[in-house]
Amino acid sequence: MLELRSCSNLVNSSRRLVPLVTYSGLSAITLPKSRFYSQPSALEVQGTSDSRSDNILDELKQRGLVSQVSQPESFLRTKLNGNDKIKLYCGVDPTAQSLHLGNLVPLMVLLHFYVKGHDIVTVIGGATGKVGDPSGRKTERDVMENDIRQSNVASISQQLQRFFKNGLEYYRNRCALTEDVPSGKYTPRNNFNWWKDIKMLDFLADFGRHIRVQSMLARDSISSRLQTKNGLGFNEFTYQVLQAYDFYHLYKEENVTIQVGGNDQWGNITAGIDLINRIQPIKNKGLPFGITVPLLTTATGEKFGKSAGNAVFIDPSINTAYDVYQFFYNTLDADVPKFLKIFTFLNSSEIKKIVETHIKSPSLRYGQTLLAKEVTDMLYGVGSGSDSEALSNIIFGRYDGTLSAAKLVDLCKKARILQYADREIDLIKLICKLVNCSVSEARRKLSQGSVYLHHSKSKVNENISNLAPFLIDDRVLILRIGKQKCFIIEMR
Ligand SMILES: Nc1ncnc2c1ncn2[C@@H]1O[C@H](COP(=O)(O)OP(=O)(O)OP(=O)(O)O)[C@@H](O)[C@H]1O
Ligand SMILES: N[C@@H](Cc1ccc(O)cc1)C(=O)O
Repeated sequence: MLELRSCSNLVNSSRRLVPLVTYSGLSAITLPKSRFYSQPSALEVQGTSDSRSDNILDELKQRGLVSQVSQPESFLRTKLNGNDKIKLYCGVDPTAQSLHLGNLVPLMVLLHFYVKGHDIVTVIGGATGKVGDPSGRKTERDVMENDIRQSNVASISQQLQRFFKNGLEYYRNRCALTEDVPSGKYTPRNNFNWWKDIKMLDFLADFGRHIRVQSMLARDSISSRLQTKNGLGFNEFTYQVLQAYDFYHLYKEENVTIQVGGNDQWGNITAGIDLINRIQPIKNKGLPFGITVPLLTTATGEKFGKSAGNAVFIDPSINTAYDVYQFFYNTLDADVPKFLKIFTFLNSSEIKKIVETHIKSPSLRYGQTLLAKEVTDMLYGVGSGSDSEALSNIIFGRYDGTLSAAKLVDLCKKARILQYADREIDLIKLICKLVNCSVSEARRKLSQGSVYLHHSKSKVNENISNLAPFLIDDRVLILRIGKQKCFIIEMR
């Protein structure tokens, strides 16, 4: 069954089971009742460069993907304007089974560099995940069992790989006609691999004096927690040292010169820059830089992520392409231009045209449809966007009858919503089975006129023992109960 307003997926995040997708209440962008449209300003839609060879930093800024850049920015610009390949990294801690849409914001920055030929590194925090980043948190994290963390490391590593593979394919598909630039190299790393060999005494002797306690205490993540009753543990206090050393290590060993992260990572990123700058012998590699992205927040201003329990996870075993399509399809009108810039590779004139068409008739959801299709293609592979659109059209009653039963079965299987029933079943028994209700309840639904069959939405008021005339290609039945429920059933 596809309960249009309910939430079904759960994930184990730090040993808590939290709901993943509630189409009705997941965030500000999914509440149809409070939808409104504010016309985007000219600035909002100008943005993204058409030529793609323009300064990448400006393009990222125009897309709303830059919050802070470490100084001196003019040096960073010179570096980016040169012909040399640049190597950048972004880290993720394995605090859940899956990446979520908030994590994708800094990863989109990496993807922009990657498709333009720069090298990128991702760090999964096999070591840092044991300690717990206090950034942006009001309270200490729950302890995570080793085996859960290791399993999270494995699944997030796969998701990262998939993100860059699908992202590159999506970019090439979208831009193949206009340019043919080879991508950079993608290197996945796990910081446990260098931390496991570091001895505490050696670390303190070699690096201790380069890490200044005043600066550590001044960082927001620490100072804000010191003002709370419980303060924070030494583990959380030292977290910034671990991330600082990661940057130093990658700078020294792999020539990584830019770290990217969400704005809550500013303190940790600058801790790394400070450490590298204090260690003289490697300065010949050029200055290290940091770029942060704005945090994607809900309408109430909460960071969209695991800690707030409102994350939309992108692991296909948790959310299907159709789930993610549906999430973006429910974007608030006012967020459409913003999300098109952040989460797609559409250029400024394409976005401008989409928005202009959209505002003529917002209720048609033209902007949301394109946004949902693009993002789904990027995350789940080219083609999954149109497949999800086709399925959404069926479920929301816009099906024109052109899809074969075989294609319908395939789409519904991928979306994990296909139901099965015996061909001999009568309608009342089928309703009881699908909505888990009594015979009298099923009869009531029929007599109230809330049951519809077939894509032509034929209303039925009484039991039907032979459902064959309503089947598509003598195989698939579409059954609706009221406005909220739609079932697609393969009759066997
Ligand atoms: N809502 C968001 N908007 C932009 N960036 C985000 C968002 N959520 C996370 N990030 C960024 O993604 C990267 C990885 O974050 P992390 O793995 O800690 O996820 P998280 O959701 O922030 O986790 P937690 O809530 O447990 O702190 C960091 O750079 C972080 O700043
Ligand atoms: N501290 C980052 C994850 C991270 C881990 C290691 C790094 O080297 C960089 C970033 C976060 O919690 O979001």
